[in-house]
Amino acid sequence: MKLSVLGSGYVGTTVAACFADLGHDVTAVDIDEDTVAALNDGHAAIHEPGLDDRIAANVGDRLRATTDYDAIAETDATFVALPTPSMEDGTIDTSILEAGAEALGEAIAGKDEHLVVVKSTVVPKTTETVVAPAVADASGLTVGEGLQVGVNPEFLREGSAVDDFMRPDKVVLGSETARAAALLREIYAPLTSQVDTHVVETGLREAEIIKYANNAFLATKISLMNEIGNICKEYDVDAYEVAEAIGLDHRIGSSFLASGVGWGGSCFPKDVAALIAAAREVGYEPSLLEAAVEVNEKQPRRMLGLLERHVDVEGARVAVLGLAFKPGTDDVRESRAIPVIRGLLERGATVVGYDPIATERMKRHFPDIEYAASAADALDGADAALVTTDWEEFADLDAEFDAMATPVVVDGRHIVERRDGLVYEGLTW
Ligand SMILES: NC(=O)c1ccc[n+]([C@@H]2O[C@H](COP(=O)([O-])OP(=O)(O)OC[C@H]3O[C@@H](n4cnc5c(N)ncnc54)[C@H](O)[C@@H]3O)[C@@H](O)[C@H]2O)c1
Ligand SMILES: O=c1ccn([C@@H]2O[C@H](COP(=O)(O)OP(=O)(O)O[C@H]3O[C@H](CO)[C@@H](O)[C@H](O)[C@H]3O)[C@@H](O)[C@H]2O)c(=O)[nH]1
Repeated sequence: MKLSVLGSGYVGTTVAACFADLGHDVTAVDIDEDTVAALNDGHAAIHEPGLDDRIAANVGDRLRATTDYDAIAETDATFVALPTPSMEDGTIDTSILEAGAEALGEAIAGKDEHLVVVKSTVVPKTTETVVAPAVADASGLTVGEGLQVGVNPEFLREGSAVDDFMRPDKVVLGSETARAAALLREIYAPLTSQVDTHVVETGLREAEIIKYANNAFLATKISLMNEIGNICKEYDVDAYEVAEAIGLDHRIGSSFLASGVGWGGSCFPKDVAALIAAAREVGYEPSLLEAAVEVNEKQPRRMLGLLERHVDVEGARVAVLGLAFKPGTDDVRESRAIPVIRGLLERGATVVGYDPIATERMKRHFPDIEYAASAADALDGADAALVTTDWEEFADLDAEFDAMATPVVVDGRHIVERRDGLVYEGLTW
């Protein structure tokens, strides 16, 4: 089928490249000229393992990128993967989505039929009340007739986006008409016929909220483990031993029990905030979700508190190892390193940051701190080190700690090897 994908960020680029790989003819549309040029040049503007290979294999054949919305008219369906950022009060800002939907509508005016699929994460009713009317008004098409509408939330993780898209636990297809459901099924057939996955066919609102429920559950699971971990620490118990044991209960499961400095990224903080705001909007106070956020905000402060047990932070040189919100990505959005660095600066420390790939992006947040070219350089002469991302290379650090002025390590990710001569503090162990 001929598909267009609106927005070429983490989701849009992955979706476009993977659908092309699956045999569809795909046009990626983005307003950013550099992003479009990179794609047409055979690579992504973001770092994502395996993505460049898929782009390079398909570009010029089944995949192309453009800033021209008119190209959408040549396609049968459009996946909307535009940003839905948080506003101050946690609600999602739908202005980009609305502008995109309007421009999409103008591009498909005069067509007999077009399927619009919302891939962006949106609160229940957004597709029905914001996206569909905007496309319908601009195109002159009628919702449910010429204009078919779907919601297909995305569950990929950054750092493993391609694998997650190509081997999903489930594919959620939301629609309100038999025609939209059939088109969605057809688009996903090349994937669902080759991998063992669950296809969940549901309504638009249900598909929208399934995405939030998924992320809220995972974020709350981590916060619950962090809370248990904080209690464990006070009893001198290793929370990782506890997590391993409770994870054996299949009702709990072993994943997402890694306690530490908390959850960041472009999704969990934004999506939990949006679900809280959406709940309040309909008069429900979501106290458990609020608690999950509170515990998450507590973890960086606990990390700084543990540091203060060993080092007078004012005037100290502190290495922050790991700037990305998790390993495998250069994305620093809502990285736990941000509140940690901010807290260190407030306390008068000299901060030297290190990350294998996320340094450039963190420079936009903290242009004035020092950045080291390696973990060894960051540790050299430091009075303490705080580990905020579980990059595998940190597990190999050993003699590098000997070059520290005082070998104090506060490990927020359970990644550094404890050893003699190292003053080691885990957050929850
Ligand atoms: N990042 C993830 O891991 C992830 C996973 C699942 C769902 N989501 C959701 O998917 C959506 C997109 O997220 P993302 O991380 O890919 O965003 P992103 O910020 O990485 O990318 C968005 C892209 O949209 C482009 N854009 C902005 N306005 C545009 C317009 N008017 N027309 C065309 N292009 C425009 C930007 O230039 C950018 O390339 C969000 O709703 C997000 O919550 C993200
Ligand atoms: O046991 C764990 C697992 C994760 N994290 C942290 O949680 C955050 C999010 O991690 P992860 O879920 O791996 O990354 P994302 O790429 O943000 O993916 C989440 O958010 C995406 C956007 O909505 C969804 O599509 C994915 O399914 C969902 O896992 C990171 O800061 C991790 O360090 C922990 O602290 N402990």
